[in-house]
Amino acid sequence: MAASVNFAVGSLVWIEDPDVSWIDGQVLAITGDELKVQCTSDKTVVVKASSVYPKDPEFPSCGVDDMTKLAYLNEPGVLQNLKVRYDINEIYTYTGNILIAVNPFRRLPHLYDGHMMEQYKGAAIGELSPHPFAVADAAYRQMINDQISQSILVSGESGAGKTESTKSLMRYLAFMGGRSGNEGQSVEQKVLESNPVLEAFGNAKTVRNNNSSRFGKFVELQFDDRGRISGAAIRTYLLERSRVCQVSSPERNYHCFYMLCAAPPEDIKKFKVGSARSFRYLNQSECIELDGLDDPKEYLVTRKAMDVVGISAEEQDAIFRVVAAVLHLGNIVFAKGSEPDSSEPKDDDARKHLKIAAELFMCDEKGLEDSLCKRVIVTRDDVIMKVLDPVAATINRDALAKIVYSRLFDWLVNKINSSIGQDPDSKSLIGVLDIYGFESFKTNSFEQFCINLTNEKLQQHFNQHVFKMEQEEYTKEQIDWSYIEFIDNQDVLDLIEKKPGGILALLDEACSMFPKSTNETFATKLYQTFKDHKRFSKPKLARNDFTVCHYAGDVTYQTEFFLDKNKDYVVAEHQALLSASKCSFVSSLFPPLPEESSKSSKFSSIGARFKQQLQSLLETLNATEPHYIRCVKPNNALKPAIFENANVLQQLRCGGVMEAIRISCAGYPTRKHFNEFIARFGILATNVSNLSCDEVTACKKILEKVKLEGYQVGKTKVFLRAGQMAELDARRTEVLGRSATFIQRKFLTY
Ligand SMILES: Nc1ncnc2c1ncn2[C@@H]1O[C@H](COP(=O)(O)OP(=O)(O)OP(=O)(O)O)[C@@H](O)[C@H]1O
Repeated sequence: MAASVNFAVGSLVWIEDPDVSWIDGQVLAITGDELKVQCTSDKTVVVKASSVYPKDPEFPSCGVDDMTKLAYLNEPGVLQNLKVRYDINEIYTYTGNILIAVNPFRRLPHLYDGHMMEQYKGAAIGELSPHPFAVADAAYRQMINDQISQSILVSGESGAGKTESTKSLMRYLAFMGGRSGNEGQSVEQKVLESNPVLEAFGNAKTVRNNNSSRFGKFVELQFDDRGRISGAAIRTYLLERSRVCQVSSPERNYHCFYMLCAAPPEDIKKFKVGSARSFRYLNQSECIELDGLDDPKEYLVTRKAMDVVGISAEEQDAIFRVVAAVLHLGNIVFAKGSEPDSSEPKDDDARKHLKIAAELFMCDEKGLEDSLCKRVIVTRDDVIMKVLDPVAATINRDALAKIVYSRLFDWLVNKINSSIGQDPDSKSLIGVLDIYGFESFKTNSFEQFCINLTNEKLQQHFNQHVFKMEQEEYTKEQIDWSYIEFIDNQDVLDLIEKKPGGILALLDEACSMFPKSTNETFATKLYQTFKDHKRFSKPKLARNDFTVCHYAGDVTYQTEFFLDKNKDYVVAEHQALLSASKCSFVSSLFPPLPEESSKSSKFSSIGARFKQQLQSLLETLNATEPHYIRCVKPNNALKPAIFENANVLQQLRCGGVMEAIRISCAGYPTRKHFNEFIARFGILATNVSNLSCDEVTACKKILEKVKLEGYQVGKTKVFLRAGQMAELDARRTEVLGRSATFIQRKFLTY
């Protein structure tokens, strides 16, 4: 984005700062390529002109509602604009057709009420303040007018506000596409009420967000030819399974566990639960209660929402029985058994929980114990019963808890889908994607790897779209524009998902050859295969880690659990036990396996399935007109009124906002309507502004007079290259300065 700008004494500039990213100041003197700058923070510094960005002298005090209206489209300008708007609770800003949403961390109910929805109905984008309603409205209108399916992609890091934005979008679309009158539980009501249900089972408190969705979601609203919602489908992606058995302070497990432990007494009795603190899966973390979350109330809210989405009372009971059983499973602790290397429930308490878990699952108690403590191994010639030691039995128990929970979650999604119903005749749809943003933590595992693959794919989709939009604008204005390069991340995508030979393919290979392969041999294989790949590297001191150079930065992954996490299988004993449950709900979670896959000839992996899901998502998205909402989390304290520059910048980069701006800067980022241009720069060619010629000629004359090169004049606007606006402003500052001195001198003489 950096552009060589000619600064003048008096020009306003932005200087890089280690603490707040950018600080502003004014040029005091120029020596060669060095500028002496008086910063607003009072210090004076000398900096290289090439490291400095120009600052708009006429920046409006309340900012601009669209970044493309910024006179100087550069990083500090973008940041300043978001910040001044955030300070006055203007949390939404456009960048062309991208909506940036900065999380206010405070309720702003007036922004989302019915009156507001009425206002946005049919208003052209840009007419009212930026808002998710405006995006939803634009999508809806486009769908109706052009009969083209639409999608709204909401992204951002955890806690940035994706789910909240998605809910606003859904409410607005339900408002536009809803049916008048009461026809029982309408499609849109079911869609809206699916939120609390999915949140109860798929959301949890994390360090980053008190109500973090631990799965990705794509909601497809289908519309009939009169623009009314006629069906809907929800697709979910990769629920975080490990949380069921493993949480640490200050995080929590999935909300539903705590709700159940806070249910009314009769339900506590029915589901044989007690205090949340008595369950190992919950009390590993000290965080049980959560400020602002009323578990007893949420239990009832969830139950009610379940009614609305069409889950019967019996089904609800079965669901909570399974949730309770998972909690009891966690309390079955193992000790060494009588045989060598064997295990058994440690004491009476462990036996009690075993008994209750079996009752809740409606399965055989001895069968449950065996499925936890023993393993049948089928070899070529024999069937061997192997006992498990207490450590292996514990891992086995957790595997059971995780598979049961993830099957339960999938069941809920399927149930909601079949209850809402699909409209096979629907010609157009609006899809809303609420999916995890790019992740880079201290330790990154298989989950982060999949999440970041998702983001690479969405980034490519985004780049291609932004690029296309730019081209369309130039065509509309009849501007010559030679093709510009944009960063294509196809090479990272190939590295990860190419078949054969990509990282996921090698992982599948390693998994299917288990136990010959281990995480170590997998890592070694990666090092050998990709030693010359420019997007891949081996960190110096690490033995099993690898680094991928993603579009949003480098991420180092620990291969430690990759093989295990990639394997998508149910322990045969667990499958046999639960598919024989006397409870039809439980047995339906474990339908009998088709013949050939039970022979374990076919290996299925989480990675491969996820890749396929992503491919199908991208196919859907490619058939739609996309709209983007980029959510930004202004601070990690989750508090209102704190705007941390560096933090925000990092997210704008990861979310592709800076890339969109870069693409735009590579062309003609500054566009000014003829009249605005003349008003601002007429002074550079006084003879021209005095002339009453037409606007186009006047603009051309000004541009010729100042001898600017490389600009273009379109049908309604002047198109300037990056930095040219600042150059014109610098000249203007000079002229104004000279005029002031001139007037002063005249005045003094007089
Ligand atoms: N527009 C908003 N108005 C008020 N509060 C908001 C808004 N957006 C977000 N928040 C607050 O921030 C919290 C986090 O938002 P949200 O759950 O939508 O994040 P997310 O991006 O979906 O995170 P995750 O990826 O962890 O699910 C919300 O619980 C709410 O307290």
